[in-house]
Amino acid sequence: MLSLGLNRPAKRNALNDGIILAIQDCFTNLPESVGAVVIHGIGDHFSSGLDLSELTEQDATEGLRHSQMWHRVFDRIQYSRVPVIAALKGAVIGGGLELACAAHIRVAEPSAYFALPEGQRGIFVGGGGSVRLPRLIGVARMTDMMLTGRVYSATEGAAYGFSQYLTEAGGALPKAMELAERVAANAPLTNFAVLQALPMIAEANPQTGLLMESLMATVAQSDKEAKQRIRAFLDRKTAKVKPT
Ligand SMILES: COc1cc(/C=C/C(=O)SCCNC(=O)CCNC(=O)[C@H](O)C(C)(C)COP(=O)(O)OP(=O)(O)OC[C@H]2O[C@@H](n3cnc4c(N)ncnc43)[C@H](O)[C@@H]2OP(=O)(O)O)ccc1O
Repeated sequence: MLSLGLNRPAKRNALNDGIILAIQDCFTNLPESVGAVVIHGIGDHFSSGLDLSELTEQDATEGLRHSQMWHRVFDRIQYSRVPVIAALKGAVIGGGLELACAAHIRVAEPSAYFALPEGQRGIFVGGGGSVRLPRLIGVARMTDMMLTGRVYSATEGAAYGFSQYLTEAGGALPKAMELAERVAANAPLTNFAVLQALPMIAEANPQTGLLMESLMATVAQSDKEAKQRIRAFLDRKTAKVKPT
């Protein structure tokens, strides 16, 4: 498992090109031995979003390139070979929220708060937020966040389907690490199906989706590893499913 810490606490982990390129580098050169990645913020916050000082000199052409560069990097996260878990605390704002959207699992602690102050800054989201966030919380809530600048609490984030886990204070990173260990222990083909096929199946028309599901299921269950894991359960060598 690999832990990736956003490390600019003096600027509340504002995302400058250096951080974005470091994320890209991490996902481009992910060692084969890594089975999951945890992204978190060093200090009291996850991220305060785009480093606003980078916008002051940008013209439209540079802005377009910049936004598309973020799209490529955040796509690397979403379409990563391994599950990516975001551990959220403090500010999860603007581009920081968009970064968290690209992860597969979000774990928040009570200090986490979510906002899109782009409206107040006179800009629009540019890191894939308008595609990913409505799929998590719905267009109506994102519209409210952008128009009114409303700040959602950690509790609201969990209630509205943004964070799948809400922990006690200080618990987001430990919980994210625990989950990373668990997901890294899955068969690689199961993780492949969940990360690559499931999002496409969910967006496909039902007939296409069902066909894709059958094909993916057949590939996974035909694999040697699935046979071994199923045999181990039938021989009572692995744990039963237990409520947590
Ligand atoms: C790629 O293409 C794109 C991308 C985007 C993305 C857009 C966005 O992300 S919009 C959101 C931008 N972020 C904000 O508006 C948040 C601004 N920050 C705050 O409100 C506060 O700093 C805080 C996060 C709530 C924390 O408050 P506090 O703990 O009191 O700390 P401060 O004293 O305010 O700040 C300390 C220090 O950090 C600097 N800083 C904080 N956030 C940022 C930031 N986002 N950018 C730059 N610098 C930041 C702050 O200035 C202080 O610096 P000092 O030097 O004074 O110490 C859209 C479109 C595209 O095409």
